[in-house]
Amino acid sequence: MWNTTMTSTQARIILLFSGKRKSGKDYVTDVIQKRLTAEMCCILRLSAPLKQQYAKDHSLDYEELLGSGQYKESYRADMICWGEMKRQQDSGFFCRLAIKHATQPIWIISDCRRMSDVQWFHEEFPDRCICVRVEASEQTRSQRGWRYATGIDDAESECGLDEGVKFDFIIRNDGADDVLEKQLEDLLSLIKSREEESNTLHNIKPEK
Ligand SMILES: Nc1ncnc2c1ncn2[C@@H]1O[C@H](COP(=O)(O)OP(=O)(O)O)[C@@H](O)[C@H]1O
Ligand SMILES: C[C@@](O)(CCOP(=O)(O)OP(=O)(O)O)CC(=O)O
Repeated sequence: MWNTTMTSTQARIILLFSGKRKSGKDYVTDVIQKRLTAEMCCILRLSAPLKQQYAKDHSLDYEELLGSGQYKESYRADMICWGEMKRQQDSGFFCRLAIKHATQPIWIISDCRRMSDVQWFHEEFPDRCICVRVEASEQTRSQRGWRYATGIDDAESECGLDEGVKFDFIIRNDGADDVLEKQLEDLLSLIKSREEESNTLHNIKPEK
C-alpha cells in the first residue's frame, strides 16, 4: 500500500495532532500508527524533550514524568511555565529536538498545544502538514479521568489552538467504536492521497 523506497530520511507527511486532555490523542495516534506500521510511521511528542530536560535540570525522574500518574500532574504547572520560558527564547526548541532522530516517512506529532508549534512545522515543512484535532465531550473526558484544573485547563497549554487554526481533519472521539472507525478510515485515505501526491512530486526528475 505504501511506498517504502525512501530517498531521504525527511518526512513526507506530518500529522499535527492536538486536543484537550483526555480527548484521546494517545489512543487515536496509537491506532493510526498500528495501521500505518511502525516502519512507516513514528509518534513524536513535543513534551518528551521538554520532560527530559526539565527532569535533568530539576533532578527529577524522567520516566515518572512520562507516565500518566500523579507524579506528572504535580509538576505539570511548573513544567508548563518552564517550557514557555524556553519557547520564548526559541519557539522551535522542542520541535527540533522531538524530530531529531525520526527516520520514518510519516510523522505523528501527538501533542501540539501552541500556535508556535503549528507555525514552526508549517514553516519548516510547507505542504507536508496535516492538522488533526481530536475532540471529546467534557462528559467523556471526565469518564476518562479528567478533572478541570484552574491554571491548566484555562491556559495556553490547553487552549492555545482553540481558535485560529484551520484543521484539515477533526476526529470526534466520544467512544462509539464504529463512529471512530469510519473517521480513521477517512483520515487514512487522506494520508494515502497526500502520500501519493508527495511521491509524484519527489519523483519528478529535473529537466536537463
Ligand atoms: N475511543 C476510545 N475507546 C476506548 N478508550 C479510549 C478511547 N479514547 C480514549 N480512550 C481512553 O481514555 C483515556 C485517555 O485517552 P488518552 O489517549 O490518554 O488521552 P489524551 O492523550 O488526549 O490525554 C485512556 O485510558 C484511553 O485508553
Ligand atoms: C508540560 C507539558 O508538556 C506536559 C504535557 O504532558 P503530556 O504530554 O503527558 O500531557 P497530557 O497528555 O495532557 O497528560 C505541557 C505543556 O504545556 O507543554
